[in-house]
Amino acid sequence: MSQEFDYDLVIIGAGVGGHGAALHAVSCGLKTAIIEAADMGGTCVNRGCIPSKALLAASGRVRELRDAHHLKTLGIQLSGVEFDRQAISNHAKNLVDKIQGDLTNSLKRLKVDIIRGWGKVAGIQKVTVITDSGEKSITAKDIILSPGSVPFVPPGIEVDGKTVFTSDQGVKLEWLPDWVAIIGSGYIGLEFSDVYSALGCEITMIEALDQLMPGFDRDIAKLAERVLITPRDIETYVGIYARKVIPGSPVVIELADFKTKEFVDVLEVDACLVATGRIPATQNLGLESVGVELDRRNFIPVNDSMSVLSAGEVVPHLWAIGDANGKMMLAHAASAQGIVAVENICGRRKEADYQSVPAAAFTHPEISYVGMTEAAAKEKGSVEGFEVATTRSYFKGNSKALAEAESDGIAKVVYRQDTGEVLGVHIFGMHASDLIHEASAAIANRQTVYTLAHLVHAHPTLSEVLDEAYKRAVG
Ligand SMILES: Cc1cc2nc3c(=O)[nH]c(=O)nc-3n(C[C@H](O)[C@H](O)[C@H](O)COP(=O)(O)OP(=O)(O)OC[C@H]3O[C@@H](n4cnc5c(N)ncnc54)[C@H](O)[C@@H]3O)c2cc1C
Ligand SMILES: NC(=O)c1ccc[n+]([C@@H]2O[C@H](COP(=O)([O-])OP(=O)(O)OC[C@H]3O[C@@H](n4cnc5c(N)ncnc54)[C@H](O)[C@@H]3O)[C@@H](O)[C@H]2O)c1
Repeated sequence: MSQEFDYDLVIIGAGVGGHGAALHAVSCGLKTAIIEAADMGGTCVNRGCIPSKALLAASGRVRELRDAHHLKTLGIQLSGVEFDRQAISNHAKNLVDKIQGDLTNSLKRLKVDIIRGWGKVAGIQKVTVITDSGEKSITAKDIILSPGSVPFVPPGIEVDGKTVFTSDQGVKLEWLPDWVAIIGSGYIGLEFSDVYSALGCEITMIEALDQLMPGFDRDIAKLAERVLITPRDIETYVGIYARKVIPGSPVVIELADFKTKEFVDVLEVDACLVATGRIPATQNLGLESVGVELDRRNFIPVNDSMSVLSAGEVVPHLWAIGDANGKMMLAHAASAQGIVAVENICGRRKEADYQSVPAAAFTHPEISYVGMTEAAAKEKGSVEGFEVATTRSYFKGNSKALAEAESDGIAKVVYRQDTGEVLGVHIFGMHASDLIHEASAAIANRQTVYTLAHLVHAHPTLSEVLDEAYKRAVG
């Protein structure tokens, strides 16, 4: 390290993005500090991935054990299944505490200085931190911003944190409303509908766009709706938005047509989860001190090396990763971007490859994908002059899925007709979140269905669903 600076690297925000960057920086020999104003571990550990997956694990088990028809197929009978809401909530809380402790200890063990307070850029290679004991000035050769995101609450919706709440409160599972409205059918809406429906709540799902799960590939969303929504106690409004939500008992929700803005209905429910997306936490970061303007959605503009941009030009020694740059709001994308930033800081040119970053919704069964949807691939094809082909295979033709008596599912491969290059893979079915990684590696290596169709998969495994899809593409 140059003697001129306090640190080689200072990171603002100790979420998964900042944590991933810090671990990699230490492995590259950089003297590193990380600044955190609130909870170590950020959204994912405290209010996101971790508690939500704990709730999904417990509620998924309840659903499975209460599915008498499925158990009977396997030759099993149960006389009754009870659960304790508080104990499920405690499971989530205990997991958060454990992972938060592990994450903090991993930084301490590696001698990353943890500074508690609000960090701000105060010029090139300079940061100030507002701590309990006053303001502190720090210099660093490089600065990574990883301030993350917060829930977006549309205008007209009033959140009281008890009867109308976002996922920040939802993950605490403080009560189980008899009837809960969920606004938004994206990741959070879907995962919470899985939890609430398994635990016996009646649900009304409200989606502003003209189809449920608008972010997912159409074929996958259609089948997922048939399995995850239709047979469950879930009523849906599509093309409708909640223009007013008033907390209380009951919660009053005024619905309107998303296109015409005309009044549609008033709902009176016990609770309302607002799951309408997230916005970057990028205010008061001192970016004006280095001439950086946020983009029109308040994300920090970056290039694929994670360098912060000002009017399209790289700002030296300043990097931004994770939810705050809006490239891909996923935990593993944040830490992968942290590694990219550190590699570039160390003088090794590296760029993020978003095409090969997988995503999953941890419903029962799960949804996962990597790369492009069929619609996005066709759009790219029409610009670049190539045809797109697709192939599908089904869990109902897979021996392992049949043995588990869980044969609802599909895998869809989107590829270039001319070269066979895989452009996207979409899976709905049991263990989809694990199965997707083979496809992710294939896309990272720009492999074709021709080579993939010759790989050998163990029998009988769910991975043969993908094997079958690749073979169908070439056969
Ligand atoms: C309910 C829910 C479930 C989710 N499930 C998944 C999942 O299963 N898989 C997945 O990949 N993703 C999931 N996500 C998304 C995931 O949580 C985020 O993509 C991830 O947390 C982003 O990491 P980050 O480091 O960019 O930001 P964050 O995790 O938001 O961390 C940012 C940190 O920076 C701190 N900070 C901000 N500004 C300052 C400042 N000026 N000074 C000091 N500190 C500051 C904040 O306090 C915070 O701790 C989920 C999100 C939610 C809400
Ligand atoms: N398993 C995971 O990886 C996971 C889980 C949860 C959250 N996340 C991350 O958190 C982010 C936020 O999740 P999310 O589900 O809130 O956002 P989302 O963007 O996935 O879905 C929001 C949905 O709400 C709809 N909507 C917006 N305003 C509305 C209104 N007024 N009325 C009705 N519908 C409306 C949108 O059309 C959209 O379908 C996601 O982008 C995702 O990256 C990931």
